[in-house]
Amino acid sequence: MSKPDQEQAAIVATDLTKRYGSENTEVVAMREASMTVQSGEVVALLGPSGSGKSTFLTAIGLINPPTSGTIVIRGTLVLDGETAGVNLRSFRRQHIGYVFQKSNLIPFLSAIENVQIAMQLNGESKRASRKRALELMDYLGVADRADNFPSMLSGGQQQRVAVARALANHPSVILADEPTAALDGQRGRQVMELFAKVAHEQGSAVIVVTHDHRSLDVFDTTYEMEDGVITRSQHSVTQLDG
Ligand SMILES: Nc1ncnc2c1ncn2[C@@H]1O[C@H](COP(=O)(O)OP(=O)(O)OP(=O)(O)O)[C@@H](O)[C@H]1O
Repeated sequence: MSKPDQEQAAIVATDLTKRYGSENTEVVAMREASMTVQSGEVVALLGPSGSGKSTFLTAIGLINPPTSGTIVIRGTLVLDGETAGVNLRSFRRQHIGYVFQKSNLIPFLSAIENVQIAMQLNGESKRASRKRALELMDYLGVADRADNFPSMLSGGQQQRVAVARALANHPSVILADEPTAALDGQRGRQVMELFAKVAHEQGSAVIVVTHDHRSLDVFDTTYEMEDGVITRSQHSVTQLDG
């Protein structure tokens, strides 16, 4: 499946519905949720607790398939309901970078090794992965902490390393689930600005689930989710590089 508009967009999610349980225990966590994100676009997804944001993010992250609806990434139909059009695990490794609420760095590896391992799992050599890891850490302002273990880094520095790890394999799509929840306002904003920089400079499509209304100005587009339904919000900022 490769309609021209879908080839241009990094991700096209159409009418995603997710039902958990059945009959009287059924929960509809997502109702015909749709979103198109272009390469180089950074998007915020807001919404109250339980509105379905994580369900949406894990669906397009190919972790938790929708009950129905389609997900097209870079022109490839990857999921049609629960039916996969590709090997999800390898597609995910090549095309999707994930950043979680806590950095989830491996505690017994140094910061740079945490970034390298993502590439080595994809078959990259130790030497080439070290070079790219250092470049990424430099880009994200944590190169001087390369050889420190995660426990020696601040929360903000750990999240920068996690962003470097998410970028390691040149993903088309970066998904972040409340990445600044554990940070104070200023550090949280710096991490949000970093996502915008990554989208605008590296051309990734970035979707950030957040409760933080203070940093909404860094996003190109803002969506809101309520009761499983996604709508485009009036917070939207129209210029892409403002
Ligand atoms: N595995 C599951 N089984 C049954 N119901 C689930 C499951 N996972 C999520 N839900 C339900 O689906 C709805 C949406 O949950 P989801 O975690 O996607 O919301 P959220 O917006 O990410 O919430 P939060 O902001 O609190 O993280 C909720 O009613 C939740 O209880």
